[in-house]
Amino acid sequence: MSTAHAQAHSQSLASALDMLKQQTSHTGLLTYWLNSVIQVSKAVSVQCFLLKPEGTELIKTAKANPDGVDIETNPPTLSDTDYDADNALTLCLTERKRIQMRYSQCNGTLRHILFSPSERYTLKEGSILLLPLHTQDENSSVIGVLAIYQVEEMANSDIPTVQRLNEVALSKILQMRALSKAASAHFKIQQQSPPIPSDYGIVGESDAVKQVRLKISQALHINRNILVTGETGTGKELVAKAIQQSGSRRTQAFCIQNCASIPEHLLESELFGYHKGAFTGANKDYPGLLRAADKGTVFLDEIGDMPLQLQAKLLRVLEDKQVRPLGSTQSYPIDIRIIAATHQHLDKLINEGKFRHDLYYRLAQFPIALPNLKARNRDAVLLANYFIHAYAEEHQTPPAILTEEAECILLSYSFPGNVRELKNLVDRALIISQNSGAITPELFAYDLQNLPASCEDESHRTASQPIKEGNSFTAQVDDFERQLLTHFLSKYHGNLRAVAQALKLSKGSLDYRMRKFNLLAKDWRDRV
Ligand SMILES: Nc1ncnc2c1ncn2[C@@H]1O[C@H](COP(=O)(O)OP(=O)(O)OP(=O)(O)O)[C@@H](O)[C@H]1O
Repeated sequence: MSTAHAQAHSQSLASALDMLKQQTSHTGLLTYWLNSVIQVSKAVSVQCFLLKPEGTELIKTAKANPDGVDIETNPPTLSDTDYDADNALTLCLTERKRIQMRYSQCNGTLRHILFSPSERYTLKEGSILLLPLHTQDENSSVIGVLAIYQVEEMANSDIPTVQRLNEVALSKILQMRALSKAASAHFKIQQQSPPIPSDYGIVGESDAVKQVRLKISQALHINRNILVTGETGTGKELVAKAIQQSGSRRTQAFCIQNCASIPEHLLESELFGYHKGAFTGANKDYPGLLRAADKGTVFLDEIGDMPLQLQAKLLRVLEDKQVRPLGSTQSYPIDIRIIAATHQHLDKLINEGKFRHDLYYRLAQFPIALPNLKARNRDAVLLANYFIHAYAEEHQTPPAILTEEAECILLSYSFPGNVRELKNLVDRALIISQNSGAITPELFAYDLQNLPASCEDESHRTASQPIKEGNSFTAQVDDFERQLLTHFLSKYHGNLRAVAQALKLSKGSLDYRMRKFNLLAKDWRDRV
């Protein structure tokens, strides 16, 4: 872009932003915003979807084309299934991800959501860009999606301009919402909620864990019951909490009940409540957990242990959407989402007549199966380092280093207790190590120490250098030295103290070599 052109461009952007800031009505704001986006992007169509202030329903608020902006007077609300069926909108909304694809790549559901039938006919090819709408404030969640359809892809240099327009428009929308009494209450709640981490606090880079994270993002904005299955310690409760904390019911009640830990009659009164006088000791009305969670979520852990009689009662509640406390003649309507979890194989329990298959289908509307740690043992090292860092943060000490031998043992062990066992193992080793700075196999329990320390993970071996005949001795040694440094920088995430210790180098000697190869520790620190 020439200097004169760049100046004209930034002047017109500045005046567009000014104009946006001056808008005082919702209609004026949407019109000016979408028009400006059309001008910058040369789009054929731009569609704006906003979540209701309660964060539960996504609404197509306005659409624009080069001839003008159309504010939806009777805005269609996208049902859960509409925008869940296609990952693109859900992903953009829940993970703050910019998504770009060819029109021909989007499935029928997304086409139907984004465009009316007549438009669909003309939009045969082109590019669709979905931009999440959120302010720069880390505490704010995404409040909508802007979908931009073009015949040609938008120039990369124009995307920041569109994002700047979005930011200003969004802050105006938030301002207008905050002015309305009902919305202001909601935003107070939102500002108090912690930021949503993009990995939902679920550590792991194996395909199986990535799949779990994807499932969580799909589950967030659908109003379906969820069944989380997996062996003990695989993170079922962690997943349930992630869905609750990031999903559309996050500002509502979250009640947890373990179905295995209490006797049947107590579980019954705890869940369904009771009327005063229903049994000896029932001195006053008790609403029960299901009613207490109205509009929110109930997490039923160890659902496989729920007695059959209570299963029947729970099924009735889910079907009728109302609950009748023990000893009461009155039923109370409830709107709850159930997240159930179990380490048991429910299909086996169904075959044995110990679990109702009709309840199973009600609960498993959206199943999430968690992998055991053995099936993804490369994550063990990642998780161990995660727990080491968490421990260091909690105790305000530098993070310890996991020696290569200790890593190999983690990679060889089968972890019947899964992530919980790994966490306990690491915590115990850290305590015994008394801040020595390193975790070695001797700090593990005796039966682990004696495991063959064979590293199955190829990425943890230092590959032997191919010998290139013709290259000078110095060049080949330099190559190897550089490779060695980058291997350990990557392994210890740029922690120079750890790298120096692992290579038995003095700090000065490591500094010298880093400079020699132009290596910067910070380039590895962000990759944790
Ligand atoms: N992928 C993960 N990333 C980080 N921490 C994890 C992960 N999976 C599990 N954990 C941690 O492991 C411990 C056990 O997890 P959790 O209690 O959720 O397992 P669970 O499957 O519900 O176990 P149980 O069936 O025995 O009740 C918790 O401290 C949890 O935070």
